[in-house]
Amino acid sequence: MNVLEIRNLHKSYKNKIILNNLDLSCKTEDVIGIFGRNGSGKSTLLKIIFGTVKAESAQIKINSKILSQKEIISSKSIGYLPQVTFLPKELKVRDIIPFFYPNGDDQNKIFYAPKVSSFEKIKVGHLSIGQLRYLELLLIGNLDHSFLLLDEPFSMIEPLYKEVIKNLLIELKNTKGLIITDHYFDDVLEITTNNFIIKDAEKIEINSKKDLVKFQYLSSN
Ligand SMILES: Nc1ncnc2c1ncn2[C@@H]1O[C@H](COP(=O)(O)OP(=O)(O)OP(=O)(O)O)[C@@H](O)[C@H]1O
Repeated sequence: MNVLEIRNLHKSYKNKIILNNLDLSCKTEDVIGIFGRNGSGKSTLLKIIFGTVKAESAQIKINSKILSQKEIISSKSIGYLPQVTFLPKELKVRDIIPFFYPNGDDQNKIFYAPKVSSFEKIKVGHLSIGQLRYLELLLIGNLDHSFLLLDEPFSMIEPLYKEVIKNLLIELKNTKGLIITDHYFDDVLEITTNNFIIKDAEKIEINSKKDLVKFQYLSSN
C-alpha cells in the first residue's frame, strides 16, 4: 500500500489566500472527492500536489519520505489528468497509444479496453467529448503511478461514457489512490470513499449531498 501525505499546504495569489494550511492524505484504494465553488482552489490544489504550481509552503510525503516539488515529478509517483485536453487532434487514436506505451503488451491493454475498438481508427479531433476524456484517462491511468489526480473527469461527458469512466476508475482504485475534483457531484459521490469541500480556503470533510447544501455548494431546492 502507498501513502501520500500533504501537510500545511498554503497558497495565495496576490493578497488572497486560496488554500489555508491544508492537510490531506490519500492511500491506495482511497477515492477522495474534492468539491468547491468556481475559483475555490480545487485545480490549484491538484497542480500543487502534482508539482506544476508552487505553494508558499507544503510538505509532501510519499510513503513517509519527504519530496520536493521537483522530486515529485521525477519520482513518477503521481499521474495527473488536467482539466483541458492534451492529445494532438491530427493523430489517430491507434497512432497515439504507442507514444504512451512502447511495449506491445501494455499497448494491448489499451487496445482491448472496453469501447476502444469502436474509435481506434478515428482522429483525436473527431472523437466525442466522452470518447476523448475516456481515452485520456486510459492513457494516463494505466501508467505506473501510485496516485492519480483527476481534474473534472465527468464534465460534459455523455451518460454512456460516464459509466465507462466510472468503471475504469473503480478498476484503477485497486492499485492506486485517486483524488477527483468535479462539479458533477452525483457521479463523484458514487465512487468516492472520502469527500471534502474547500470553502473560504479551508478544507471541510463532508459525508453526503446534504453537507454540500450545508456548506452552500448546492442550494436546498
Ligand atoms: N496563475 C494565477 N494567477 C492568479 N490567480 C490565479 C491563478 N490561477 C488561479 N488563480 C485564482 O485562484 C483561485 C482558484 O483557482 P482554481 O482554478 O484553483 O479554482 P477551481 O476551484 O479549480 O475553480 P473551477 O471550479 O472554476 O475549476 C481563483 O480565484 C483563480 O482566479
